Amino acid sequence: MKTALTIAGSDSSGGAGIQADLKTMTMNGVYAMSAITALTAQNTTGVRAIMEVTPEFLQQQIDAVFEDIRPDAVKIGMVSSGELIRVIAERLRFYRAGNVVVDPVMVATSGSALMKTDAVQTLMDELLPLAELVTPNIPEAEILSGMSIRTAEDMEKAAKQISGDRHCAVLLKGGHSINDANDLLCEDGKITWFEGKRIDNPNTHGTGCTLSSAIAANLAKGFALDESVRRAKEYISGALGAMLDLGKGAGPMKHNFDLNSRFAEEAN
Ligand SMILES: Nc1ncnc2c1ncn2[C@@H]1O[C@H](COP(=O)(O)OP(=O)(O)O)[C@@H](O)[C@H]1O
Ligand SMILES: Cc1ncc(COP(=O)(O)O)c(N)n1
Repeated sequence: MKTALTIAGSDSSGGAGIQADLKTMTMNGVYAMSAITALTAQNTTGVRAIMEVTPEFLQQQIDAVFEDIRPDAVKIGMVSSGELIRVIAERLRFYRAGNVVVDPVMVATSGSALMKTDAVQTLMDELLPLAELVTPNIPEAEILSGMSIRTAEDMEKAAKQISGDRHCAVLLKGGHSINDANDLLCEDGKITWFEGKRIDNPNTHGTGCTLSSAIAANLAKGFALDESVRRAKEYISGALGAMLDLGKGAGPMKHNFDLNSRFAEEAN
């Protein structure tokens, strides 16, 4: 069985973070493992408290995983401080980890900050160069590129700039644009649009976590990057389209909608 590791924060309400990642990887047919960067006390209405692990303890978790069950892909989500980012980068280099997907989580759907502002530069300098793919949403891509994004042309320009500067592919997610859910992939200067039908569902807690974990699972199974993105978009559209409605705020998705395990298959 192929394997994947998520390095991210725990969401006590189970819809985002580590919990979303483990459910998504499992439903996409890989064996899922985790290294937790922080505990959050949060629910669908907001984040109440964050407790970071120490850099030493994060390293111990990553070492325990790699020394025993080597992951075929690694997804990185919420990492709140520069110190923790440096530990992850150092360990990924040490183990020559492949298929690294970085979701540069900065702000939760509920509006709470999940990354310290001074950690952004460390993320760009240390982690992005190790990544196969980085998956910013529009506000995160504005921060990573330093430009404002209003149109599809702006999205293309920002994705090319981040990809060129950091030598990794970029999937710029359009979930925050007004009418659609079109995402664009920039890989080696080539732009591909992935069109998604916008689903009228306010319950989008954990969409970014879910998409990046599904991409990592597909890379672990041997699919090419563009096919991994296509399959992940299809999976997230199914999870959103199942219209689960839990909680008082933006609720979680139905990760287990795919009862036929269509998404679990491997590449030939
Ligand atoms: N209402 C929606 N209908 C269909 N797809 C959506 C919707 N909202 C977000 N998505 C998709 O979910 C994924 C995550 O996007 P986004 O919400 O922009 O990320 P984040 O959670 O990081 O802010 C993207 O593939 C995006 O196109
Ligand atoms: C621990 C944790 N990690 C990430 C997110 C972002 O969630 P979203 O995918 O909705 O942007 C979150 N709310 N909590």
